[in-house]
Amino acid sequence: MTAAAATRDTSGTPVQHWAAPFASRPVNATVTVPGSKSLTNRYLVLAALADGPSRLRAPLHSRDSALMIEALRQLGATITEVPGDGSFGPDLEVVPLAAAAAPSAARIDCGLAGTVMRFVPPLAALRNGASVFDGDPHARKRPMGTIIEALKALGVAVSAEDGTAPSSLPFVVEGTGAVRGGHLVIDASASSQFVSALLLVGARFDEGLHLEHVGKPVPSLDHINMTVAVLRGAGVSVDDSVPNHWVVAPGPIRAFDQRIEQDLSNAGPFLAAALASRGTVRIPNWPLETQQVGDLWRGILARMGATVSLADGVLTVTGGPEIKGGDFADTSELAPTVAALCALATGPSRLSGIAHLRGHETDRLAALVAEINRLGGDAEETSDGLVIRPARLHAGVVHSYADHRMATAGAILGLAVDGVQVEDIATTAKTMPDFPQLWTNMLAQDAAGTPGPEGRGSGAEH
Ligand SMILES: O=C(O)C1=C[C@@H](OP(=O)(O)O)[C@@H](O)[C@H](O)C1
Ligand SMILES: C=C(OP(=O)(O)O)C(=O)O
Repeated sequence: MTAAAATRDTSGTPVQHWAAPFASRPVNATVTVPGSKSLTNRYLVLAALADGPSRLRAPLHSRDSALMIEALRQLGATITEVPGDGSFGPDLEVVPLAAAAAPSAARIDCGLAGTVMRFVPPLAALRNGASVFDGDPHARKRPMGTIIEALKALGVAVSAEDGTAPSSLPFVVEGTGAVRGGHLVIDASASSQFVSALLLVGARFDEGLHLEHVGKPVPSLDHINMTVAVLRGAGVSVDDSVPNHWVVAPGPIRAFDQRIEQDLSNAGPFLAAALASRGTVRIPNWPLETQQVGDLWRGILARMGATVSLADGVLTVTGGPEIKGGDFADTSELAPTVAALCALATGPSRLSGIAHLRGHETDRLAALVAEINRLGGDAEETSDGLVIRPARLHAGVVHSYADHRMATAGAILGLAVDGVQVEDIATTAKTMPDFPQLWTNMLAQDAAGTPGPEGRGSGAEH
């Protein structure tokens, strides 16, 4: 990692900056990224509830997956690393949690992982005993009320350690070993993870679960479809034929041996590098059928002016002479990467359907506006997204707010704008600990040495 100057955070601790590499010529690289966070953490939860030992092949190894592994161990699952053939670390063997669980209180560190703070509390309800949940300082600000109220409606006691009624982390779940289940109405408009969390355990409720959403639209529907698909793959019957209703039949969750797809959302910054440098990036093993939201890159990047092809399992993206702006709806966790490209575009862009990003690792709408404008850009918040207009960008520090996707957005801007530094690049370890090395390797692959276009550094010039 290339270190640059440091600033201090609010507590006075020095924070190292990473000098984002500038692409002095078009990138020409083949990149493979680690396993999907969303798939790894779903399969870990299912394995912990399954009817026998399971194996995850080529899973993600990152802060979010490590937090999930430790949480499930706390609840009584046995998870062992075993040699595998993935390039990013060992496979995982999971022996499910025993019904008569550990007598002592489990302490669950959620870090800043939405999948841990939302998926694990319903599982703790199936354990006998108390489980104490907490996380990073910002985790206490992320929406949790829906899960807490859902558990209470299911008859599970949830309290704060001081006895008051919590609406966010920290809190204690008092499991009794069984949950009756049945019809449950929630408002999941703040996060699709509320739906996924309850569906993942629903088959283990005595009567299964009929989950109904009432309220503004549920965001990130692709992630719910992913949950339904992994459940069905494990033999669970899920009826999602009526919008906003999901019916999970009670029954066993079948143990499995599952290869984890690479993380297509995390492929995004690398594909974006093709557009930001007017080069080419190839991603092998792109799944032909997938529930990952990152599969949307193919359409999004084509609309931004790239040439996109998928042949023999290799996704190839070549940047055009300019990055085109446009209207991008419901981009979910892809939004920070899309926004970075929009800040380099020649035309205006509107991102909509992402109001709930205010409850992500940071308030991503505010953070993106602040950081794009800090580099001289022209971004503005709307009620449910962003408007980004072309502007000439200049060097500066991009703050990352402990948000992996803000850090990678800074890296994308740095490819096109000389002199960008990213604060706390290590925060990418949430889902991609190897990010700085993968990024450097991508740039080093440009062995052809094709001269780059003159005058990058201004979005208006793209
Ligand atoms: O279930 C999941 O794995 C996820 C669901 C989405 O959450 P939201 O619905 O809160 O956006 C997504 O943004 C997050 O990165 C991962
Ligand atoms: C929103 C995200 O993460 P989390 O799973 O913590 O919600 C994300 O990875 O973009």
